[in-house]
Amino acid sequence: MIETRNVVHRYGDDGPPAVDGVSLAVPDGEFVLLAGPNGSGKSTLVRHFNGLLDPDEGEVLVDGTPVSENLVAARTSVGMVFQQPRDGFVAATVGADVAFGPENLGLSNEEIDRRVADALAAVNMAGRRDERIDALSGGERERVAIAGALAMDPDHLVLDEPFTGLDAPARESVVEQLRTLKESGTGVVLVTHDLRDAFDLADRIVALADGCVAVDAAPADARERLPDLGIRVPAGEVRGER
Ligand SMILES: Nc1ncnc2c1ncn2[C@@H]1O[C@H](COP(=O)(O)OP(=O)(O)OP(=O)(O)O)[C@@H](O)[C@H]1O
Repeated sequence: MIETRNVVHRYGDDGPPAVDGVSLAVPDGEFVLLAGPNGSGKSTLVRHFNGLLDPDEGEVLVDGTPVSENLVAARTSVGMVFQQPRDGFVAATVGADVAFGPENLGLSNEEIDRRVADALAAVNMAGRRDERIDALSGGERERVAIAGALAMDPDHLVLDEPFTGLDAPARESVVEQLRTLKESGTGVVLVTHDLRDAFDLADRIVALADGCVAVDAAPADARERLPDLGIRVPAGEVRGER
């Protein structure tokens, strides 16, 4: 469970806060779409979920423990995949990059090996450990970034705009990985300004506006209110809708 309590975050002394009093509880296994226009505070908010940013006011708890008290536990429970993962790789090859996180947990070599193999299999990259990351397509890099987070065996995976710069087949491939993750019980928080890719996977939609929660509802209920915030929703039937 990720819980934010009245979280406020300011980047400077001037202007309104980037996140302005957000209280949210995300249970294990829930698939949340976090939407909102550019600059509404989505990235800033999720960076609090595992202590990449500290709140100026309020607090963040993971499994009931304040993140500030146990950063390692928060980062083990909440995996992050960032926008444009090409900047986020730490090693030259697929296998070395995915192994980096588990190595830092001090696991045995057998366990690291098992986790790397499982994580790569989960994103359809089995057998590609020795390939160079700089030779991969954008979609493949995204999948390696997801595998790197999965190798930490997180309860929640947070992805910040993972579709940016991907073509349609790559987007579909990433959506399929997210579907598999959801089915395996991993919670997903997907940050996006365009809901069309994953609307039918969501259990819940949270939309931010000016750093505040403007909508927090099931997809069918959220659907009508999102266009007012400048958020595009997919045309047609939505799961749970009549
Ligand atoms: N490192 C930073 N320094 C100063 N201001 C920042 C910084 N990062 C974000 N901001 C500002 O905080 C506000 C919220 O930004 P944030 O990136 O969290 O929004 P977002 O909803 O994720 O936007 P986007 O969809 O464009 O990524 C914006 O006004 C942004 O300009």
